[in-house]
Amino acid sequence: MDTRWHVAKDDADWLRQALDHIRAAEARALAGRGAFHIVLAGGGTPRKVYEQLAREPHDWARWHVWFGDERCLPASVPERNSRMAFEALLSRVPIPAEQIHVIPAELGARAAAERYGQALAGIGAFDLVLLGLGEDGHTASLFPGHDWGEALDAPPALAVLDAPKPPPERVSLSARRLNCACVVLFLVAGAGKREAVAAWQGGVFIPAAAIRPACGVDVLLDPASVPV
Ligand SMILES: O=C1O[C@H](COP(=O)(O)O)[C@@H](O)[C@H](O)[C@H]1O
Repeated sequence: MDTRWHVAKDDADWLRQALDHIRAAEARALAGRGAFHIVLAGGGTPRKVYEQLAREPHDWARWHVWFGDERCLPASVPERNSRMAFEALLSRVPIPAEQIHVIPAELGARAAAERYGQALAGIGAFDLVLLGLGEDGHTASLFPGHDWGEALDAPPALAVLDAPKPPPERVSLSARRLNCACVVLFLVAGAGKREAVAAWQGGVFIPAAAIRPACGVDVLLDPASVPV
């Protein structure tokens, strides 16, 4: 499995490279299956990517949006990953509402994970999975020392009850389900990510390293996140 590292020369280049990957994955998917199934990352890093996407013409009617993870908080709370995605992108573009699949995390982690797993039945490989990288090496809500759901029989979505980063209750796609993808792109920015990047590049089995689809992964680093 290839891990392809891309180092942007500045913020503008990071954004340009992120968008180039997304446009390419979209074009491939629309030419192939006629639909684009994208998994969105949460956290703060992807916000500017989503905002820029919303300014561009895309074939929105053929987008199907999924989430890599969600924090178990009321739907209106700013810390919800879906709330950020709506503010930056989803409320600004005409993706049909029934094609936006929010994790119903307000139901609690167990019920929401169960329900999201059912929603994913029959979807097949994602065309593009966007992921972030936490300072501790977590990705989606797969945290160090937890079960990342890599086993062949792991459920598509995991209930996380004791995340070290608030809130403790979360839902995450499992590594097995995230690995079922045509393209996986990690969006990494900020000096706070340097240690995690160094660990990953040094062969430490951090959660991000458990995402190893057959297509390999692309990791986009801004200059600040590159280990010195
Ligand atoms: O808690 C989370 O953290 C990671 C990283 O977020 P960032 O703010 O450092 O970009 C994110 O990828 C994940 O979706 C989120 O739930």
